[in-house]
Amino acid sequence: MQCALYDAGRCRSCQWLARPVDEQLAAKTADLQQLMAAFPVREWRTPVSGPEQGFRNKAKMVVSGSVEKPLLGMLHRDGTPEDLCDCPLYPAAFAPIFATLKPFIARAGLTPYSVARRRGELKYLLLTGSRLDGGMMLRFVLRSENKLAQLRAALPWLQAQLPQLKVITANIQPVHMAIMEGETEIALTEQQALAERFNDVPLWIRPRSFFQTNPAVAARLYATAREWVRELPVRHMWDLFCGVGGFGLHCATQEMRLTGIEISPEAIACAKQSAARLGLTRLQFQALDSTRFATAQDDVPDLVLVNPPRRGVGGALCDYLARMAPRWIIYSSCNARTMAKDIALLPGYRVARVQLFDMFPHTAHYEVLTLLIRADLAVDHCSARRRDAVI
Ligand SMILES: C[S@@+](CC[C@H](N)C(=O)[O-])C[C@H]1O[C@@H](n2cnc3c(N)ncnc32)[C@H](O)[C@@H]1O
Ligand code: SF4
Repeated sequence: MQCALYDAGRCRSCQWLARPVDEQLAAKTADLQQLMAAFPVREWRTPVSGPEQGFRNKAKMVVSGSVEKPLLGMLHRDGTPEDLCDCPLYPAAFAPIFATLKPFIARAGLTPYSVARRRGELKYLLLTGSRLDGGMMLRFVLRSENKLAQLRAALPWLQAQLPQLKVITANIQPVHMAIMEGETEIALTEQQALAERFNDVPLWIRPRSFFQTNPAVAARLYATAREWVRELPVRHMWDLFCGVGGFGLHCATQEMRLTGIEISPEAIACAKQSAARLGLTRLQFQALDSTRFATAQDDVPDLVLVNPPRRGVGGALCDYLARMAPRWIIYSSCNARTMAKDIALLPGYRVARVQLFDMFPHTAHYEVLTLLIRADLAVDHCSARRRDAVI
């Protein structure tokens, strides 16, 4: 992929940009194989990749420069601003939004925040797009509520220019640190969740909920998890670290009991909205810590799906899973290092299947989906496979 900003040395966020994508994929596969070397893998599935460019549904723009001439992008280590509106990772639909936001910042008098001088109001612009209908969510991250009235007064102009902005909010982040978001989110539109759809599953995106940033590959990831679950006699499953419910909502059937657990109440609100839309009544979602939830249960489901943040599942939850021994575990990870550490804490399981999803092209990162089978069943499955080729 060509990126003029990379070529000019103005942005090097994509460390692997100079390598062809097939070479990137080979290097990621080799990394994953090396991390999984301690565990015999019964089946390596072909890696899944998506488009090379225009694949990101989210832009996190640092606002700098002046109110008349704002820059949207990032700050270099020495504090120099860089405008990244032409970053080729964003879909074409983002360009008119950035182009309209620049004069809007002047109209609304939203002075960009200066890190060096600790002055100004507008810190970040966070834009998320939906593939469903081109709708978008825009969040203004402000230092305080001082300019909120000005922002509200100027907003009708922006909405007239950009009717695709369905959800608009102000997030208040008073702390002088690199933290992107504060605790207070103020809705500026009636609509507060952005509608998305992956495969045939309705999903919702709210301001303070995690949502996958590469929709093409994430849709394949969820569909693959669904295929794997549907091949097994699963009547009861958990979706831990469920976010807005992508995995659980794909895997659930009318008959299956499914509990989704996630720490963010906003994400849980999205997941519940989707479940209601699908008419799935045996599905429940709760805003809780995954380890706390799991370790308080005596009853273990047939299958536990986990999709933790980069730090992994951790010792306490692995110990619980090792002790309670569900028949199957599906582990979706954006950090194969921590996943391998967690698998080492599950000696009673065999690795049945591994598949790499190239969710973060042009970087060393990738997503991986792993199916673990309890060792006693893995033996049964092996003999069954010889008999009738099941799994
Ligand atoms: C990698 S994201 C996956 C989200 C979701 N499975 C998806 O596909 O979008 C990890 C999620 O774990 C949540 N999380 C972080 N710590 C948690 C905890 N202790 N208990 C439950 N969820 C947690 C985050 O809010 C985030 O939504
Ligand atoms: S993040 Fe965008 S601008 Fe920066 S190197 Fe990657 S493609 Fe280029």
